[in-house]
Amino acid sequence: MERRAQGRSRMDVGVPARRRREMAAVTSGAGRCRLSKVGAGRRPPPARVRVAVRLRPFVDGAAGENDTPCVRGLDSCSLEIANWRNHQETLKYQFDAFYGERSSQQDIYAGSVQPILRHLLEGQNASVLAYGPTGAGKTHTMLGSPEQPGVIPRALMDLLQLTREESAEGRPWALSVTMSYLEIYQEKVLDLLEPSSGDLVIREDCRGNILIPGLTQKPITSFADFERHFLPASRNRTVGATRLNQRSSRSHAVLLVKVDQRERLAPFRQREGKLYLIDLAGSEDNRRTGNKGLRLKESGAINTSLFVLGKVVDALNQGLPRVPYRDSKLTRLLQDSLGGSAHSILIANIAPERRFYLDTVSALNFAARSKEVINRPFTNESLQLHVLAPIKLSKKELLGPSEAKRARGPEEEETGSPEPPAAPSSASQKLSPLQKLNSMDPAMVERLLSLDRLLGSQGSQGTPLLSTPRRERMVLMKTVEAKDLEIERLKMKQKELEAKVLAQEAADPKEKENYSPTMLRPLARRTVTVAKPLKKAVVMPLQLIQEQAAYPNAEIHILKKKGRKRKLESLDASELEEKGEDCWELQISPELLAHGRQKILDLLNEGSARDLRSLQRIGQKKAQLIVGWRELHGPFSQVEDLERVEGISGKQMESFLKANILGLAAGQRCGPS
Ligand SMILES: Nc1ncnc2c1ncn2[C@@H]1O[C@H](COP(=O)(O)OP(=O)(O)OP(=O)(O)O)[C@@H](O)[C@H]1O
Repeated sequence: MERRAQGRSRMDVGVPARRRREMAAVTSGAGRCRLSKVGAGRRPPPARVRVAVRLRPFVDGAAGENDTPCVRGLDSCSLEIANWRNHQETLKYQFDAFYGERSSQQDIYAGSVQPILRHLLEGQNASVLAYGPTGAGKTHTMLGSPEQPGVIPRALMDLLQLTREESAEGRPWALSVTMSYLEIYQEKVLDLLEPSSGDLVIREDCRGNILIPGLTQKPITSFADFERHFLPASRNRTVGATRLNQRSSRSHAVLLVKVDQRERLAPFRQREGKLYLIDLAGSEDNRRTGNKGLRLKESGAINTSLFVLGKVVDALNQGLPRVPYRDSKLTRLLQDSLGGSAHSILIANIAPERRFYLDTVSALNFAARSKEVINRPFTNESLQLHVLAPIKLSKKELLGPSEAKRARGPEEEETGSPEPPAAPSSASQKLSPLQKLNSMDPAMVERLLSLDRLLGSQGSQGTPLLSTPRRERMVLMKTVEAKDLEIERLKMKQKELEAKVLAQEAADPKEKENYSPTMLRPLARRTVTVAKPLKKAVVMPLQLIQEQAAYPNAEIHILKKKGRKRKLESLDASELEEKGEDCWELQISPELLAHGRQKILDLLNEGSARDLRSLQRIGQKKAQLIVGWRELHGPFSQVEDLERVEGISGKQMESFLKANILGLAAGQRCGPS
């Protein structure tokens, strides 16, 4: 009894016994865990990530005749963009909020950011992410200028004011605010307040809170305090960007503001609310770089983290059981602030200029994926004919403005284009005509097509992506269906080939050595009889030996050969030079190889980054590159496609194949049935 009383902490005083038991249960086995989330043991329902889109104005002077916008707002939640495939339609999107080119910094802040700040004082987390191509206005939205301060200064001012009020004398809680500032560059977490710290690790405590041990935290009590730390750190980042060329647009800048609350009286509870304010890396870098070496690696990292971010948001909004937070540093960092009980807003920044068209479509699709999608068939709302033209039509075939005018009804002639009934201030201006897209660069068309393919492949997973017109969606679905059929056909063909191999082997076992079916081309080059020195065996001989012992009838034969290794035509020169050692001879049936390949292919196409890491020669980075590539290009059709992944060479692909194929084949063929 006495011991128990001694064991009671200061926090237990005055707490009813039942409550104490609950607290003990929560903290048992993890003494360092805080009590602030007592009662949060139940998994909170996933919160929907809210998505706002902000269209910036033309920035280099007034829009001239050749500078009509590609995109325009319809009302406070929706917008439309010229459809490059069909000049009679526009693509319409609906979001939680749409801010047109005349919207002010205050509109965005008051409409989408300010409402979530109060949750920080309730001990909840929040995040604001600015997404979009370089030059579309992310930094303007987040930082702004002294004349037009953006989300960050406004949020900081309000938050500091709120905490001062809440922690005034006589109020039940004492509040304190700290700030940290970091960037994620090439999957490295770098402290901008203490740049010499190097790559920091992200950890999760026993309650699911995400921590970065070693990250500088500066206490701030006033806005002047904040500026004192933030401004030099921002300059620090900019200097880095100049020196390293494009670095700033290739890193995610993350400002973390923590609000700590301590109850002044019993039961002396504590709360912590975290706010992430993030200026993401420019999304257009993904496919336009054409870079090599370091730049290629950077691009891969940005690709991966933005795709993972999209997937995380997607999973949260669809209520999927698995949210792939761990697949990138950015999402790992945001794990406790994106989804769960957190409040998150993604602000997709877009630009009106034609040269941004592709990036705008891409950003809108990303944003559309990031919200509950409203698939509203688009009927009777075609764009005036002169606005868009099919890419292949000659100028002669295009309708001129006068015909287009005639094609519009008399009502529209008056106003220029249909105006929504309840347009808010941000979109209340008359709708301007949209940009003609009649002479598009073939490279852009190619990229748009690949974007479509990407949408098609994602659509096949049951994720409706954007509120495209019905016809557009049907085309996408048909593409997906055709792809599925093609995959089925290939699978059947592969089975037929495998059966043929087996039949051939049964008929004439000698034939086996010479058989080299097309499906197995890369490995067949090495023939079915592969000699390897024991030390260099990359096919996990131990595993195979064990499996062989357990399943003597399995089709893997491991024979220890005495004497010097004989020369094999089919081996690499380096391997040919291996001499003077006892070696293992592995005799593997083509059927097994085919099975191994299929298993690898399945993993490549369906495995998460974590699954992929379970493969030999695949670490965190390669796993993410593979996932990113798959997202971008759709499923791998053969394992050799790995070579096409940025950062994986042909040699690495071959070594990966060698290292995994037999292990996987053996796992499948020799495992207990
Ligand atoms: N809503 C806006 N109103 C007026 N000017 C804007 C607006 N949005 C952006 N701009 C201007 O457009 C230019 C590009 O914007 P900004 O630098 O914010 O783009 P960004 O997306 O952050 O680009 P990066 O990825 O390169 O940092 C700047 O000159 C900025 O002042």
